[in-house]
Amino acid sequence: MSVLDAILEGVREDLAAREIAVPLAQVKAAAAAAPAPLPALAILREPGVGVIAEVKRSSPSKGRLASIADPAALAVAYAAGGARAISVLTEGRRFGGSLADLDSVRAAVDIPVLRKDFIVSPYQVHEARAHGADIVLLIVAALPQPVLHGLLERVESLGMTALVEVHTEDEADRALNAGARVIGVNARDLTTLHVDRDVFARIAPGLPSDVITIAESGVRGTADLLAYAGAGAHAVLVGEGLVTSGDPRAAVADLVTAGSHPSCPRPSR
Ligand SMILES: O=P(O)(O)OC[C@@H](O)[C@@H](O)c1c[nH]c2ccccc12
Repeated sequence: MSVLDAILEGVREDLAAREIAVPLAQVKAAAAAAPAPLPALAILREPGVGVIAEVKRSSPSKGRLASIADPAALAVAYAAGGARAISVLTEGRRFGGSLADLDSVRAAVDIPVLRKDFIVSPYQVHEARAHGADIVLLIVAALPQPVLHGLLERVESLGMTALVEVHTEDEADRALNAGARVIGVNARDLTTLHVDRDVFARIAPGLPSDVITIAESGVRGTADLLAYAGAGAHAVLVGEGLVTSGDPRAAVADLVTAGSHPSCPRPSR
């Protein structure tokens, strides 16, 4: 079984338990009562290469990265460093995240918040909105095409923005066919966890010019950001490099400064 399949198995089990504990009608009511989502699409289009900073305790490849006792404080540090959005992992078993983390971060910052999880059901999309998410990750490799299409429509019907994650050209075609407007190219292959930073440069040039592109994973510092910028990234999504930095605010600020410097390559799209 691939790593992704093993993760999805656990996600489905946890989801089934929540569906019993909190009926969909209740989640939908909470989503309807939540403050309106922020216009993430427009925010991601702002000039300069944006930094999406991730609250990430653990990963299947590295195990525990950081304890993060106070995710709200981390998110505030990221925002103070100039992050354009905050990504919050809500998967518990492998990444040590939770919906409570999403709640804390949402309450602490006024920039877009991404629910980063393995979304397989509309229930999780309503749940994301109920917990204040503005952006929802949809992973093409985890979803049959009709499901991907349906989830993307569901995300947009709730006023949120879908970040559609791909790792291959075929997946990028599927993302476009489903109507993706924001595509994240993950350097990490979720079936093997192998990181290949060149994947972005192979896939991004083939995407239509109106698509927002995000380079995900493997950013260790400004050199990686500049390389992704040179290949056309509108933003980079960074987890490990920030949570292990010791000074998350400064680490984000370094990246943001590099991404907004006049010499930084701009996306032509
Ligand atoms: O920690 P990194 O290498 O900076 O990666 C961050 C982010 O890209 C990664 O956490 C990620 C990208 N896509 C995902 C899907 C699920 C879980 C996690 C991820």
